[in-house]
Amino acid sequence: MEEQTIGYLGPKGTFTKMAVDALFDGGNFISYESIPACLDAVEEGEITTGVVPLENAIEGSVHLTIDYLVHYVNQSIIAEMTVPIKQHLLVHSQYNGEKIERIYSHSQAIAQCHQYLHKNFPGIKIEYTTSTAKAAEIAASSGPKVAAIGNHLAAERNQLKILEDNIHDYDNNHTRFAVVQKNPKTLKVKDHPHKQKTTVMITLPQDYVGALHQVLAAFAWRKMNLSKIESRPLKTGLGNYYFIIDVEQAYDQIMFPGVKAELEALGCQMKLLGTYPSYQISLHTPVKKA
Ligand SMILES: O=C(O)C(=O)C[C@]1(C(=O)O)C=C[C@@H](O)C=C1
Repeated sequence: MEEQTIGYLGPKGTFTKMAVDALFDGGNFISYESIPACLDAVEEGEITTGVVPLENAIEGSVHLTIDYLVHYVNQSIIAEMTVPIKQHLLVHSQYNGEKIERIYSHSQAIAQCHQYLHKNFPGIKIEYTTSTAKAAEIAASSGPKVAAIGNHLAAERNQLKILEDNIHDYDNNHTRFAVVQKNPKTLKVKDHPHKQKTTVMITLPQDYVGALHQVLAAFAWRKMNLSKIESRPLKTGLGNYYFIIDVEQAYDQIMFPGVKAELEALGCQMKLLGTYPSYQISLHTPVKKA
């Protein structure tokens, strides 16, 4: 088997890289500075595989990923992994009780710690970065009055201290990551899948009474369990949406074509975004507080 080349939302020290290290059994890993840059690299054949965040238990979908997969590239989700997320407040190694004036992090991480920030740093200046690891790099080069929100790996890589650990607002914080490819190839992974899933995108012809009900009924009477449904703007005008539906089973030749035909008879379109194994990763995250 040729060596797998895996692109991920970097730099090293992101949660995405932690997820990649936990799942893949070797390979050539390439860091990208943003989700679109990683997905573009897959599209252009620079790498075979991309790994990007898809959904968080506290903040919900990573819309940039979903919209990019739907509107800008033609790729399939070929695996997903769910990873525990522990956010820490990271400060400079020289920190000695100074008043923190600015906090950097990725928008998903800031949102996961919203209450914590509101209570402990009311009115603080928040700066958004392309990743939590990028925020850690900035904190390391900025001095003791600047903090970052990120993980223990980013702290270690940038010689930051963990001033406060587990600052996310709710326990059981997890993020789902999508593994995507343009031309599906086998992956070399360390783990066994927990279950199989399928993701489809559905568009309705126009807004009419009971349209969504009819779509859901096509799955329900076939006893196909859905684990997620989300509407996103089609970007063609207010009130126009598409739906992303996750089904808790692998694609099969009977049920899914049946659903598709039923939906098409109603004037809807169904597009397969991927049918894939779902991995649940448990990361060992040792925390050394300052
Ligand atoms: O910034 C990172 O470390 C990422 O890997 C991105 C990301 C995300 O976009 O959801 C991944 C996991 C966490 O939910 C926070 C940030």
